[in-house]
Amino acid sequence: MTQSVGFVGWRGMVGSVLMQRMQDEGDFAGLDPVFFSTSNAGGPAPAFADGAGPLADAYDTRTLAKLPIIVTAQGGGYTSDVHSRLRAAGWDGLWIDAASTLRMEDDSIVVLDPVNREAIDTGLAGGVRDFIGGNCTVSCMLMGLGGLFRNGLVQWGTSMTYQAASGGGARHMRELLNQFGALQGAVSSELQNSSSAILDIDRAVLAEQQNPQLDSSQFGVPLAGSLIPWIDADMGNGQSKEEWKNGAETNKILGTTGADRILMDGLCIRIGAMRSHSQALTLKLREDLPVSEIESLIGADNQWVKVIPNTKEASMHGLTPVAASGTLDIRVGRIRKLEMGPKYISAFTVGDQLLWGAAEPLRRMLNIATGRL
Ligand SMILES: NC(=O)C1=CN([C@@H]2O[C@H](COP(=O)(O)OP(=O)(O)OC[C@H]3O[C@@H](n4cnc5c(N)ncnc54)[C@H](OP(=O)(O)O)[C@@H]3O)[C@@H](O)[C@H]2O)C=CC1
Ligand SMILES: N[C@@H](CC(=O)OP(=O)(O)O)C(=O)O
Repeated sequence: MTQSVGFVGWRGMVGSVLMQRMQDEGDFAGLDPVFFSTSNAGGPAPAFADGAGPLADAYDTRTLAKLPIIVTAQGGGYTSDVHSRLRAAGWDGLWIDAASTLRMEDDSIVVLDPVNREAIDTGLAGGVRDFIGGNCTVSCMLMGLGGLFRNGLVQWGTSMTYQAASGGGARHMRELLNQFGALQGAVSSELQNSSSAILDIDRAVLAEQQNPQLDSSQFGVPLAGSLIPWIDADMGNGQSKEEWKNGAETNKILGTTGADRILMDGLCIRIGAMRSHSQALTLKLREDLPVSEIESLIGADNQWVKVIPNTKEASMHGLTPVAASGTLDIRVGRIRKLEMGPKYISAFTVGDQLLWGAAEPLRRMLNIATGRL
């Protein structure tokens, strides 16, 4: 029997990665997809969806309400508007969403099935209807370090992030590349002359970075050759919303409350990587375990985690955004005991934030909901 599923936000950045993964995995077999648009209702369905009808209006709640499952990567504004109207009208289908809007609602589940499959199954059986993908850094961290978190070994942790431009969206990625191009252009003739003075080059690059004409309309400030030590809204207490999500979503996904709640905090930083988020963690463990056992626990947690030996060569080649991007690997390395004591360890994780950080948990949730995973 084919299952009707509505897709909203399928041509955006997260949506495109989701569509690609679904095609790669043959997920459209057995589905009767209905594609929606907020901007082009009546237009043609995507080329890969053989036989699908024209695009439906993504604000038409009557059409949406006929579907038992809606998958959306359209964004938080869309979710706030349409989800509430659908529910108010009595729609009780499954809503699978990339946006953060509904994540912390009591009646939603943040989906990351290699970590919380049991909660997802219990929720489905118990009538939960909203299944929301987690924040990208949180999902990548839990995929990488699930072997410690799920075994109750983490007392508290800090995560200092190095987040890629893609977290802001497609236009942010383009802006970063244009900025790199502008910086190179400002000194291209000097670079061709190997005896030109490096301090002159540096001065010219800085002048270009500080040039008000340099397009930084997406990030607000130049990112190329720099960084931005703040991501998402200001919580008003010195913490950014991206930093707040770490503790809030980690504990929601793990189901840890009260005395079991794990304290997680840190600083979230935007850097000039393209699509892989990295994070440097300090963890206080509940037990003094040998590093070899810690590595074994981490490596055995799921099929996507790859433990990178803590050597210079392996870290330089295997533990970078360049190595992780475009793959489902979550790479974890730099695991060692810190000087603070035998229960304090460091770790560094890197993973493609458009895959495990955004599209993959949604794709898998759809397969769980349709009984295919
Ligand atoms: N970016 C990320 O890394 C992550 C994002 N999320 C969440 O996912 C949601 C979607 O994010 P993201 O994919 O970055 O959003 P995008 O801005 O890439 O896409 C959102 C929508 O914009 C419309 N759009 C307008 N112009 C274009 C264009 N030129 N190309 C493609 N789409 C266009 C499309 O709607 P239409 O077809 O109807 O016109 C599209 O569905 C957000 O809620 C975000 O918070 C979650 C985790 C990570
Ligand atoms: N805020 C993330 C991307 C994102 O969309 O996160 P969230 O889904 O939690 O809003 C980043 O900028 O890297």
